[in-house]
Amino acid sequence: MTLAKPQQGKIPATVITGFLGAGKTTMIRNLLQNADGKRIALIINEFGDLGVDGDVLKGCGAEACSEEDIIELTNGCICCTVADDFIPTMTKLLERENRPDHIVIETSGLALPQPLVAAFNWPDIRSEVTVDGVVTVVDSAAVAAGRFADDHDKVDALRVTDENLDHESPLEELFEDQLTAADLIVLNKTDLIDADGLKSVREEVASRISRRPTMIEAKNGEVAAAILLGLGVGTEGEIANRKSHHELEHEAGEEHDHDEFDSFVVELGAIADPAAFVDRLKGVIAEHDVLRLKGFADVPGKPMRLLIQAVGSRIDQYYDRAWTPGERRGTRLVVIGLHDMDEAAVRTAISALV
Ligand SMILES: Nc1nc2c(ncn2[C@@H]2O[C@H](COP(=O)(O)OP(=O)(O)OP(=O)(O)O)[C@@H](O)[C@H]2O)c(=O)[nH]1
Repeated sequence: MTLAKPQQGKIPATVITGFLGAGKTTMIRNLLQNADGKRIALIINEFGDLGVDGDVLKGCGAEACSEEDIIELTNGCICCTVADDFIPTMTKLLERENRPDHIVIETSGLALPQPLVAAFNWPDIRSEVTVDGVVTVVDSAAVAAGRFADDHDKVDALRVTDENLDHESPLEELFEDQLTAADLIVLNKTDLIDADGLKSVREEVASRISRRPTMIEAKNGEVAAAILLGLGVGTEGEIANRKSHHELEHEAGEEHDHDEFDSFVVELGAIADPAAFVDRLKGVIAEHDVLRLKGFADVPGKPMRLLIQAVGSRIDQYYDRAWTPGERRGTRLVVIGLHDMDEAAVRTAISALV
């Protein structure tokens, strides 16, 4: 493959990672609206079949990133599809005449950043692009609530169904792996906890990693573009020293997977009383320990669709855009949980709310 030579140096790429619902898309949305004149190409990878993040981002910062500069990778977690999906996508992007000033990659909330960053060492990519930095977004409220700490009951329960499970705790491990890869850690959602809580979160995050990347605090992902896009690290050269649990356990190169997690889409009809629906949805989420739920609802009489976003049982909702002519109105929600989540029971419980 022969690629056109960049006019000036390599294109910087920022990898944005962090657990499900930490605030990655919100941070990118803010970035696109305050991009200081930079033209950004966005590669978005999502776990679950609905493509909600791409929809949230399209049109929100058209000057910085037009719809054709938003590329969605939907064939599973980006860390598992590097060769088949990510490399060809990058290659196509680099072949474009009108190349971006900066590339931003949002990984799925379940992705290990290490294989993705390592892919920037592939010769064709390395000569054209460098990883400006890995930014790990942390849901401070979830950390304060112990989401990534004492998960041992869950792990024991998983072991009953999968005795080969070699991991300590899927949530804990992913949390640490995403922190391990970071050049910058953004402690997000500071509005949801007090100063003492935040201090504990800082301590807990620091205790999970041996390196000391910069940690900053944010709410609604509000971080200046100059900080997010100006790390200048060249992380592809360092990533071999930031191994994930999986790499440490399987130095022989065994493939990793995300079998510990499951997702499915629930389709419903119109929701006449969204306030009551969301209120009762909180109960279903808590009862079944749903990690993340997001999608769109059809509210009769409303020209716009209702975006529903749940992280644990905290739920946000707003009308995000009008249904377009010819678009099939309906309610579609993607549900993500640990692999022992009872899909049939969750489907039945959500369907009973309408
Ligand atoms: N209270 C509060 N809510 C936030 C903040 N940042 C994001 N949120 C909300 O958290 C929910 C998840 O945010 P997203 O930006 O979609 O999170 P994400 O990391 O992209 O989620 P996935 O792509 O599903 O992993 C949304 O409802 C956001 O509005 C924050 O700082 N404070």
